Amino acid sequence: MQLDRVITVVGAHAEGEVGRVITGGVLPPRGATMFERMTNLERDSSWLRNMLLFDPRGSVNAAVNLITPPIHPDADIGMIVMESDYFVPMSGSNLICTVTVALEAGIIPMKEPRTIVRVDTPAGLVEVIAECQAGKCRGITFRNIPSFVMHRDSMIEVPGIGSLRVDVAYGGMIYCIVNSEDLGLTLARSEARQLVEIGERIKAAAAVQLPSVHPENPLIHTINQTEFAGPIEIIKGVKTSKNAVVVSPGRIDRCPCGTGTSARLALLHARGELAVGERFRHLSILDTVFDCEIVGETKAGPVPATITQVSGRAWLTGVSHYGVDPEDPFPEGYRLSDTWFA
Ligand SMILES: O=C(O)[C@H]1NCC[C@@H]1O
Repeated sequence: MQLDRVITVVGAHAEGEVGRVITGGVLPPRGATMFERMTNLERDSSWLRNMLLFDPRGSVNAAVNLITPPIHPDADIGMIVMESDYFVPMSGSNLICTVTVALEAGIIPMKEPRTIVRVDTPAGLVEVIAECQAGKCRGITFRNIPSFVMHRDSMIEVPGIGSLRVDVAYGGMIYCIVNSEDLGLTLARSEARQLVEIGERIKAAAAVQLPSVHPENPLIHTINQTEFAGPIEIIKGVKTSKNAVVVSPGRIDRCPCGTGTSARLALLHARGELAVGERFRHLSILDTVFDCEIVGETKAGPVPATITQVSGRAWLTGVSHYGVDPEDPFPEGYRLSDTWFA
């Protein structure tokens, strides 16, 4: 066997969404903050993302996570999330996968029935409670960084659609939130391709028409994703709604999207539609569930914000060693528009 750059990866999915975790073969990037480390990794190691995420080693539906030593003195680990088009400050599904792999692979010690893991992310410190039993994580709950609304009830012009009312909110990434009913969409599995096509157009229009900058970190700017929000129903006494987030370059998040959930909770709270302590169930296009609530109010700089709590679960899918044959014509992979929409 001849392979360069051998990297060990543990595969996992959180409520259906793939989140692979590097457990060997990559050194942590330099940087004085986790955000700087993320930026340095994205700038200096595009080969890593390209090799692991692009065909023929990866696929459009995967994200890869790097565990690093933390910088924050209270944190247990650091986490950098690599998605196909962006390295993102925070991701709920990737956090759930990363903590599950870190505990189940013994990278950090597991305590039963509950292990608290503080994760240093480029978006800030996130506290995680892992319910652990017989060497497995059976539930992961995280308290996200402050989430807040950036634009409310704004009208944008979208090519092929016309005027559309949207909201913009931050939950670790910046989301353009659209009522699915306004576009006649039900968020059924059969709509996945249509959602991607419309969602990418909405994101591009909103990113230009609604400038959005994080009040505490100007390097977090520009709308990343479109979130289609379904109607809210009360099911067994709990406000419940489906959503579908379009992850660039064009696929649907398979899970209910942790950062999108936090953004939506902040919006519902700002509208007076969800109180602190009130439960909310967010469903994905696959009908997998994140149980959530707003646990407190805070501020992001001068902006009123919420602390949201999100619970879900991840399952391991395998262990792989990736590498590059020195004669491989595609050492950094490739993207084709049949699956890599756009
Ligand atoms: O759970 C989340 O926050 C995300 N899932 C995939 C896209 C987002 O990073």
